Amino acid sequence: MRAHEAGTLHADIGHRAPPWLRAPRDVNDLVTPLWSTNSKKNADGALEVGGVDVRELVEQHGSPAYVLDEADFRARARAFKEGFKGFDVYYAGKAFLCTTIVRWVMEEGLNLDICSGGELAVALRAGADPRRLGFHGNNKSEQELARALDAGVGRIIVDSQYEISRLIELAKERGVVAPVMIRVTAGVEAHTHEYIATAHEDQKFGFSITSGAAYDAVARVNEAPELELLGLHSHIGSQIFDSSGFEVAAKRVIALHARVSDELGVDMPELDLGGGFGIAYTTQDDPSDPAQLATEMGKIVEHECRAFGVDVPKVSIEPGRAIVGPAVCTVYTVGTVKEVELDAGASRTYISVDGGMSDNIRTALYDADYSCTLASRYSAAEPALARVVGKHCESGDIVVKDEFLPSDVIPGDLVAVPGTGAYCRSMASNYNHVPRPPVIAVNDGQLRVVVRRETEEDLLRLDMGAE
Ligand SMILES: Cc1ncc(COP(=O)(O)O)c(C=O)c1O
Ligand SMILES: N[C@@H](CCCC[NH3+])C(=O)O
Repeated sequence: MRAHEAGTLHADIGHRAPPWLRAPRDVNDLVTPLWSTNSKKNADGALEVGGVDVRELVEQHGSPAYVLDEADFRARARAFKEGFKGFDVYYAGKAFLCTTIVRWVMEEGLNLDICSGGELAVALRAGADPRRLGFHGNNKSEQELARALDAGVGRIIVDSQYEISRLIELAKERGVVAPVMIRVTAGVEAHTHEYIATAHEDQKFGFSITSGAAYDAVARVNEAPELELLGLHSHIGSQIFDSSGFEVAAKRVIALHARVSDELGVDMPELDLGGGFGIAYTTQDDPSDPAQLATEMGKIVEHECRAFGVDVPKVSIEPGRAIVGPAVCTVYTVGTVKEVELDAGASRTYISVDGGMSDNIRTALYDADYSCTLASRYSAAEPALARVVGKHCESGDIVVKDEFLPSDVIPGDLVAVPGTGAYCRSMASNYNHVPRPPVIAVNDGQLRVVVRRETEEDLLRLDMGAE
């Protein structure tokens, strides 16, 4: 995937672009691997997703808007379900959750990973079978744990000794047995941004395998009659391409699994290797498909279990980003275009859109790269290197750091950013009292608002001094 190949760098400011970013042959073309399957440019050069012209979508519902390609989401969910045959697949709701998504996930035969009382509420409101829910979190409150037990959640992934104590008490009070997995840290340095890596030792999640804390937690859960020990859980981080991290983690986790079998005489029936599978935000990212991942992970698990002489447990995974990320693009309206002079006679075009870090914090938070396209028309203008920025009072309010857009972009044009399905709406904020955009599902030429746009009234409703 090197779609921006060929062509030359923009003469004036090319040296400021990342070295891999090249002017495209035709700036109107979509770099298809970055877009949902049912995205294309139509005869006018406008972006169409799921048979819906984004110009019409914006006319009806305004901008910014998250456009969710239903068929693409379902196909990715199915690809994980089918690729990972014999595994259980939990969609990680933290990537993006609403009742419609819960229903799609359940219809496609996946389970659901939740990590707060709020996500539990969404799942239950959507009518999810509680037994198909896995409940994560390093600091679940007593209330959250009680709700999970009362609802009959299928697995609670415990993360601390305090939580184990809480759960024993709550289960005792209710006369139930709580199904438990133990979140472990495998001591792996995943090759991803520091803030989204979760299996190195110095961070808040899980029980360390190395220190012995994980084994102690397993032993305690095993002894408690109020708890049912399902197995170990490892999640090494997010937006990972290199399967060696998964391999090292799986080896360490299975070594612990085998030690438990050996020393405690317990064959834990399950094992969860987490999510974290990377997607393509730019041409530099080259994700594996689910079937390939499944083969690699399946081989490692089998090999390790055989080496330790233990039965292969039921393995589960928790992809979030890889299912919903590519299924969504965000459509913005351009408000201003500004040429800013840099040193040595260079300049940069700043294109301001009507959203920004409140609907996509990832660029500011993780220095994430995104790409974009002019979505409302064909342009015959030369490509020019641009930076797409938001409307917030923050100079780091950048949506797309560097992209080639036509040099004639003007206010009123629409710009669309692909790959915004994961951790954009779910991490959206009301910074500067900007209402959060809607999520609009498109399919077969039809559109349906699945999360409506927030209004100023919504925001003022929480303000106790407002009339
Ligand atoms: C425990 C757990 N499972 C699954 C996920 C989903 O990760 P991703 O969206 O990268 O697949 C996360 C987030 O990183 C997580 O913390
Ligand atoms: N929120 C992060 C991923 C971390 C997910 C949860 N452990 C992102 O946008 O990439």
